Amino acid sequence: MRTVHSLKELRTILRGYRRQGKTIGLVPTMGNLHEGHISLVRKAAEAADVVVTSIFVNPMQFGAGEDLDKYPRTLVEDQEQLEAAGNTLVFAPGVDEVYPEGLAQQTQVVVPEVSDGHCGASRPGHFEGVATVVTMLFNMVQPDLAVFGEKDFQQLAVIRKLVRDLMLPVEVIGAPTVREDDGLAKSSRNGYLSADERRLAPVVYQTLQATARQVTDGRSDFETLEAEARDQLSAAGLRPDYFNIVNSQTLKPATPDDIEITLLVAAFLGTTRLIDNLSLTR
Ligand SMILES: Nc1ncnc2c1ncn2[C@@H]1O[C@H](COP(=O)(O)OP(=O)(O)OP(=O)(O)O)[C@@H](O)[C@H]1O
Ligand SMILES: CC(C)(CO)[C@@H](O)C(=O)[O-]
Ligand code: BAL
Repeated sequence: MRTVHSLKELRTILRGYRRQGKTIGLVPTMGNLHEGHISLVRKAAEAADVVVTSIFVNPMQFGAGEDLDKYPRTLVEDQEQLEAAGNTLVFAPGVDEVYPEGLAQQTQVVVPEVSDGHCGASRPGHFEGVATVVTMLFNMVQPDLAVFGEKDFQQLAVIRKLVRDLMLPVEVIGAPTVREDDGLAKSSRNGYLSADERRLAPVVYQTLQATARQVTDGRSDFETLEAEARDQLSAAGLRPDYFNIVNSQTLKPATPDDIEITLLVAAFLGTTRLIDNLSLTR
């Protein structure tokens, strides 16, 4: 497995693979890899001949006061995990390689509506940063397919929409959320949790499951259910950011007629912001 840091080197190597008729799968990440990321790499390897994993902590998607500086950078450990998972190439560019003229000069990709609300409301500019860097990664790697986790449900919806709207020739594949044994969604940010916080963290998924059961059992008073879920999180010692029951396709508030429903949650545990979601059909 090779690691390259420059776009020039990346393009040279990928040209060689394309000349051999090989298909290319991309797994975009911010590094500090865990089994969630590795499941995406394995999925990409099932569907493409060559897997490129990008590792780039993208400053454009972090807001002021967020954790850009302290976000864990663990390239050596990441390389070991990727090699074991059958990854072909790691693309780990520096900020200057991706944004040579700086962030202020960068053309941006805006995906309206689907970026509004939920994480988009709490993190203004976040999805513009994600949509921009993902579009750039697609142009840099020119993959046949790209794999993203359902853990970041709204992000996946934003990326599917931008690929449709801009007619990008990339197949977007979603992969299910990989969880710890107690239900907590695996996430690089779980590493910020103290031992006490880590013990509390599974309540996020438990609240999703308990609320989902009520929706499946026929309750359609969604605003009341959302408020009850927020109360459960608060009672457990978390600070809910949002708990929203939405139509799985539009991400707009669910109506009693909706069949495919997704529960979206973000909550702070101390200073760590955790997100999770659960989809159901009724
Ligand atoms: N538990 C998981 N299961 C499946 N996919 C995941 C999981 N966690 C992250 N991913 C996916 O991995 C890709 C890279 O995500 P990222 O590097 O931000 O990881 P992360 O652990 O979610 O980090 P963070 O804590 O910063 O959100 C995204 O497509 C994301 O949805
Ligand atoms: C898709 C992504 C790699 C873009 O920076 C990031 O948002 C992530 O890790 O989910
Ligand atoms: N996993 C989403 C990337 C972010 O939180 O910035």
